[in-house]
Order: sequence, then C-alpha cells, then structure tokens
Amino acid sequence: MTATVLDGKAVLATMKDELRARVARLAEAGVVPGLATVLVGDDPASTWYVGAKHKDCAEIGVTSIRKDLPAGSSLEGVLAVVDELNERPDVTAFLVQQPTGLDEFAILSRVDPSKDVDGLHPFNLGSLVMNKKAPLPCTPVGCVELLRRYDVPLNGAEVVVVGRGLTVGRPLGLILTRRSENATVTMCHTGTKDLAAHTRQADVVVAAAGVPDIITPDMVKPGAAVLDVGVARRDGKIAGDVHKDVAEVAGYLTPNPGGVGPMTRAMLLANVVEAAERAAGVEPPA
Ligand SMILES: Nc1nc2c(c(=O)[nH]1)N[C@@H](CN(C=O)c1ccc(C(=O)N[C@@H](CCC(=O)O)C(=O)O)cc1)CN2
Repeated sequence: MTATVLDGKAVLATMKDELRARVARLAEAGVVPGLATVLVGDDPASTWYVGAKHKDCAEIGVTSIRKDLPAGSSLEGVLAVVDELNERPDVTAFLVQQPTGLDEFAILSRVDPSKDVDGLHPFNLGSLVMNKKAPLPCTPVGCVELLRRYDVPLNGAEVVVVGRGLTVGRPLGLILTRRSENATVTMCHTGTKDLAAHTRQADVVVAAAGVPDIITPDMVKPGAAVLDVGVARRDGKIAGDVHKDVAEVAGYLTPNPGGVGPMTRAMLLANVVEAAERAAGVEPPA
C-alpha cells in the first residue's frame, strides 16, 4: 500500500481562492481586513513563517503590517507594541510569532481577544474548553480541516495525539472531542509508557512531538491517517516526526514539508477573514 498524500499545499491554494472571494465581498461593504505580526529576534524559521504570512495576505487582498523587534527586546517593549496594535483601527487581527523567549502568557493575555487570530488568548482557549465560538489555534484546526477535505472520518474515530504543547497537542485534543468532530482522543507525551501500544490502535495519528522519526511503520495500523507536525531540523532540512516508510502502511499521510505547515497558514487567513466579517457584521458562508 502507498498512502494517499494529504496535500496541504494544494488545500492552501484552494482555500486562498475561497477566501479571496470573501475578502472581495468585504471590500464591497467597505471593509479591508488588516493583519499585523510581531516578530521578536531573527530566528530563520520564525522569519520565514512571518514572511510567508505576509505573502499569503497580499495574495488574497488582506493588508498586512510587520512589527519586527530586535533580539533581546524586553517584555515591556513587546507589550507596548501589543498595546499599540490593540488600539489601531486598521489592524483587525494580529499575532505575536512564537517562540519569543519571553513570558508567553503575559504576551498572549495582553492581546485584545477580538483581534487574536491565533486563538491562543486565555479567553479564546477558555471559550474552546467551554464550547463557545471563538477563533481556533491555526495548526490544530488546520489538521482537522485537512482531514475533512480528504473525507477522512473523525466521527467515532480513535485519534492519538503525540505531544501536549500549547500551539498543537493540547488544543487539538479539545477540538477533536467537540460534538462536531466527535473523535475519541488519547493524548500521548514524554510520560507515555508504551507509545506504540496506543498508536497501533489509532485510526488517526497526529505526531507533534518534535522528535525525528518517532513514528515508525510498525507503530501504525494499516490504512490509518498519519499527520506529521514535526519541525525539527537535520542539516537545515525539516526532519519530521514520521519515518518515511510509514507511507507503506498508512492509508493517508501528510508530506513534511507540504502538509500541516501550509494548513497553519490557510487557517490563519481564514481566522483573519472571519474576524473582519464578525467586526463588520457580514455573515460568513455556511
Ligand atoms: N504565533 C504563532 N506562532 C507559531 C505558530 C502559530 O500558529 N502562531 N505555529 C508555528 C509556526 N508556524 C506559524 O506561525 C508555521 C509553521 C510552518 C509553516 C509552513 O508552511 N511550513 C512549511 C515548511 C517551511 C520550511 O521549510 O521551514 C511546510 O510545512 O511546508 C507555516 C507556519 C510556531 N509558531
């Protein structure tokens, strides 16, 4: 068996077309969505991600503003920029690129929750816990959207999430257990005694541990869907969490790069457009 490729790049392109039409509808109502990003320091990966976000915005007609702060910036300096973006009417949504090396809780808590496109403000994460509508964190909701677009069923599925970080594992567990997804979720992490015993039972495995090749073919049930969220690097190239031979066992597999990463960008754009629609009282498509 060779797994069907869950092509995040292709879905990103499709979603850009869909979102461009919604941005055009907003423009008719006199609204231009505006995304701002805050980047602290010069980490090459973070710099690339932020650059990609601005390019994506330009492609669908969203204006964007960069606030690049030098490495070694203080927490107070970052919070002052957050305060400025909270006040600016031309900025309908913004994010602080992570990691900053500073107190993430203090930074995330300072963002106006109605402009929080990352869905990581404690109020928005609390809304997810309490099943209230709020922007959802981009990578986990990107995983769910990718599976939906390839008709991989989640209703009643056994899903194993490997990793319990703030931006992927933890919110993904919450999203997948909503009634709308209705999956049964097992959260695995560095304290899990027998990871393979869990993954072998799973219909869907989401590997977000940041440990290269932690998921090997013997750990995957034949036909399962496997999503690789790992972004460790080896010789400058991405070394994902999923061993390449998993393609011979899995039914569906994300490439990495080209799988979940582009979906993170797609869902950010969706959150930007949705925030602008909400602010303008424009009904989003059903
Ligand atoms: N404020 C946030 N910080 C971070 C988030 C986030 O959602 N919000 N997620 C990640 C980084 N990230 C977005 O910010 C991100 C990761 C990966 C990609 C992507 O398209 N990757 C490409 C490969 C690029 C490469 O070669 O390095 C791919 O997978 O094809 C986009 C965005 C952490 N920080």
